[in-house]
Amino acid sequence: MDRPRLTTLLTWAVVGTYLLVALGATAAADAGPALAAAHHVAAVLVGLLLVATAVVARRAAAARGVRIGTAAVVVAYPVQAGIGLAGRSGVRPFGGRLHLLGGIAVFAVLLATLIHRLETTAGASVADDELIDAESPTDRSATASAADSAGDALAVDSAGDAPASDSRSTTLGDRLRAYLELTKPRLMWLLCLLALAGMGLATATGAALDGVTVVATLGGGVLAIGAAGTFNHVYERDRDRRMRRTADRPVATDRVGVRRAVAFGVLLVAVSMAILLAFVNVLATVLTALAVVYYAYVYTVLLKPTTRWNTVIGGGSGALPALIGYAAVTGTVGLPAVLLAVVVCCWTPAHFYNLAIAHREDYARADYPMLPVVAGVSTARRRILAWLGITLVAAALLGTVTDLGLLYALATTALGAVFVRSVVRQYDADRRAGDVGTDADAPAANDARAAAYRSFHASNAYLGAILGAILLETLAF
Ligand code: HEM
Ligand SMILES: CC(C)=CCC/C(C)=C/CC/C(C)=C/COP(=O)(O)OP(=O)(O)O
Repeated sequence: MDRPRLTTLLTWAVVGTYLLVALGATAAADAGPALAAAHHVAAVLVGLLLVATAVVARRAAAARGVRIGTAAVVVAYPVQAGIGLAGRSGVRPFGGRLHLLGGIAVFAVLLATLIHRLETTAGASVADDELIDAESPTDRSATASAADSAGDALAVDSAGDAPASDSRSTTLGDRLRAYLELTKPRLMWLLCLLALAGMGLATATGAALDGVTVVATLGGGVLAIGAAGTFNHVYERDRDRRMRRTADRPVATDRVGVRRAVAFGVLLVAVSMAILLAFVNVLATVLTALAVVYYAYVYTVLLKPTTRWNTVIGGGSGALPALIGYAAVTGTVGLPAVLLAVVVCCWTPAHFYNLAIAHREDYARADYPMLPVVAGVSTARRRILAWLGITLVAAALLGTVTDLGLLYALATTALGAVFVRSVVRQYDADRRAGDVGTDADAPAANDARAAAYRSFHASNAYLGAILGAILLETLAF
């Protein structure tokens, strides 16, 4: 089923409006004539796109909310443009922020209209009917039947133990690989890039960035992430055994014993703290220790098994590297670092909910109250776009408190567009599948899962791109 033309128009209207917000927040304010002209040309083009979208919505007799949303922005747009033009001639109410806030409001209305459009054309997911309420005590038979109905290959016996297998690693290489796997190396590149971006933002204070600080902060950070990941593996080993995605993990399969894993994690923390204290500073060390506790205990033990808000609140653990990097350079925590951390906190649900959709049966089997399990796939999909919209606004606002300019504005807009489009295409896949997020091997379910994974990777590409742009703008230009 082709995506309706109106949905495509709405998607580009969201992207075009966000481009204006991002340009306005980072460059248009004190832009030279060329950039100001670019902002105005873009404003005219986006205005025409909004009119076209409203006309198509009306002619297509789209849902009432879509017609109202598209008409509202057409009415508000000339007012928004007028405020902008007044600003160019020196009339700048609210310190010139009114124009930025107006742009954000138009973007928010368009995004809400897009979500409404997708929801009214995608329809509720069939899978929503089989809600598994994992927030209340779920009896094992219910989740086991969820596993069976998903045609799950992974049979768990009544004690929940993994299938018997001689999984103890034999060679030294196997054992080293098992310990490396405990540290969750695949997460590291983005978390280190986040810490580097925090360092880059810190240089705006005039503080110098030296090689020892960079190497020691990243080295200590990598060890700390490894420790936190190890403790997470240890605590989650029983549930990991019940999930296809994690059943083969080192502690879950006894390739690494619990005691050895704990000792390994403690060693990593100790060396991390020693490096940070010796070569960086106390604040960076304390923040790193906090991040370990936040992930390994607050998220892993307190939040993840108990509440649907685990990802939203737990996201703070992954945002802390922004503060750590900034503190490593300045010995303080500045507003730019806090705002960057807010961007990552908002980004995390948009990052993870796709994975949770793709593996919802897995999470139900492990009694994790992930959002798609307890509230349904449709709710999770809506929240992905909503959290993505909030992330994009927060990313634009970061431009108002820093010297970030055109490269950053284009990065957040271009990769933001890729991310938004991946979620829209996920709706298409869900509509074709007529069901979403199951672990069953039906081809249509596989397509929906593949679409969810594409959106998941788009989330990493988005964050990687804006962090890279921050680094280039703060350190290279
Ligand atoms: C509560 C917060 C978060 C949750 C629940 C979450 C969840 C996940 C999960 C389940 C995976 C797949 C891991 C695997 O199967 O090996 C993953 C992968 C990943 N996460 Fe997150 N994540 C969170 C925060 C973050 C943060 C803050 C970052 C970086 C700033 C991040 C970066 C990544 C990266 C780079 C990958 C690897 C993607 C790949 O395999 O290519 N995550 N995340
Ligand atoms: C400096 C420092 C220590 C920072 C900590 C940053 C950090 C490791 C964040 C983790 C992000 C996260 C919650 C990953 C998923 O865990 P999960 O248990 O949901 O994933 P899983 O299901 O694959 O185990």
